[in-house]
Amino acid sequence: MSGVSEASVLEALKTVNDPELHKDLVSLGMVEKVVVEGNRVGVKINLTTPACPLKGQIETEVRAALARIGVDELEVHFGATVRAPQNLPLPGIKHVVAIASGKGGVGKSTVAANLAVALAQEGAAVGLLDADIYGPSQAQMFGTQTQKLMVDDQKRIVPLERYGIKLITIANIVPPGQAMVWRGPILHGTLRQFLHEVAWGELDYLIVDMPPGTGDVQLSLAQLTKVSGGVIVTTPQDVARIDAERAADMFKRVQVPLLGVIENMSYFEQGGERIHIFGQGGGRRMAEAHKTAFLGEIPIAVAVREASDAGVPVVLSAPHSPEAQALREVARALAGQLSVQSYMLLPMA
Ligand SMILES: Nc1ncnc2c1ncn2[C@@H]1O[C@H](COP(=O)(O)OP(=O)(O)OP(=O)(O)O)[C@@H](O)[C@H]1O
Repeated sequence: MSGVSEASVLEALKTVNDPELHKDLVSLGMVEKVVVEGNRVGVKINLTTPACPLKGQIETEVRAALARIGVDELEVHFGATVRAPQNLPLPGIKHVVAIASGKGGVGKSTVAANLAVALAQEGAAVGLLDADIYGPSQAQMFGTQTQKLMVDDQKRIVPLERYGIKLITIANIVPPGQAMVWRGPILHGTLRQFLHEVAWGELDYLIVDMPPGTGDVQLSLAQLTKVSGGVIVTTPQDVARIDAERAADMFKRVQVPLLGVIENMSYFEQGGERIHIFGQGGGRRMAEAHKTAFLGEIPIAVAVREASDAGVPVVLSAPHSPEAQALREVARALAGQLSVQSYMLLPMA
């Protein structure tokens, strides 16, 4: 005769803490459903992000806790609801995340495109806004160069949809090759339109691919919406890192919290050996200096460049490659940071 009941399962689950939020799953409201049939139990746990980096760890601890009360067979299912802050930055949008770099060419746009797709692959609703108005590259990365943006009957711009991502880039408005020599106020107006006059619908994450450097667009973004956080993409070498420091400083000035640092082009893998072309550890050191998370390192790989040129981000074109796996891990780490941050912003019960 077993003593397993819904109440004893819930009691046991109170011994399992969310590894990031440091509170037990039951009081966090993460246990959505418990089904008990004799010694067989089914549990559904609602995570705060589909890209939860700690899913495996949570499952292991749940299994251990329930084995201790005599559960013989356990099925753990996961659902996810991205936690929203109290005041949404834009109607229907839970998080606006700015991807920035100090220097051009460090792979910021490539990383932004892959993060957007990786988050969508995990089940999140994702939009991507190419705020690099002078040098847009997302139409190229998503293969939408020949498409044109339309407006709906409420005169809102309808984003293009590609690989499950809603995409807005100036490249789908201005003909390719036409120079964009706009002054600050026009830039500001364009960004305002891209944020407030687009039929984005319901999004968990709006990823904003920022222009390189620190300038008008950074300031405008912070003025036009509440940005959940900024992410800095850098390469390990000092010149990139020094510029990246300026981008981090800019976020601080406009009161955008820094969510973490991503190191791109960290190493090249050859015959099982990692060659650190641009040095080693710069991204991690920068994260430590700013007391922010190091979200991970991405290798330099021909497949990444080829995929971007072909209009299919590498997390889709070669999902099992080490570089795609690295990008997915970075996406999970980022989602984890956002969920911790929104938890902190909730009023204490
Ligand atoms: N990890 C990587 N491995 C190989 N190639 C990469 C990697 N990351 C980016 N690249 C390539 O490097 C080039 C620059 O990347 P990208 O355009 O994303 O940089 P960026 O920082 O956004 O530049 P800019 O700010 O000037 O637009 C592209 O050709 C891209 O395909």
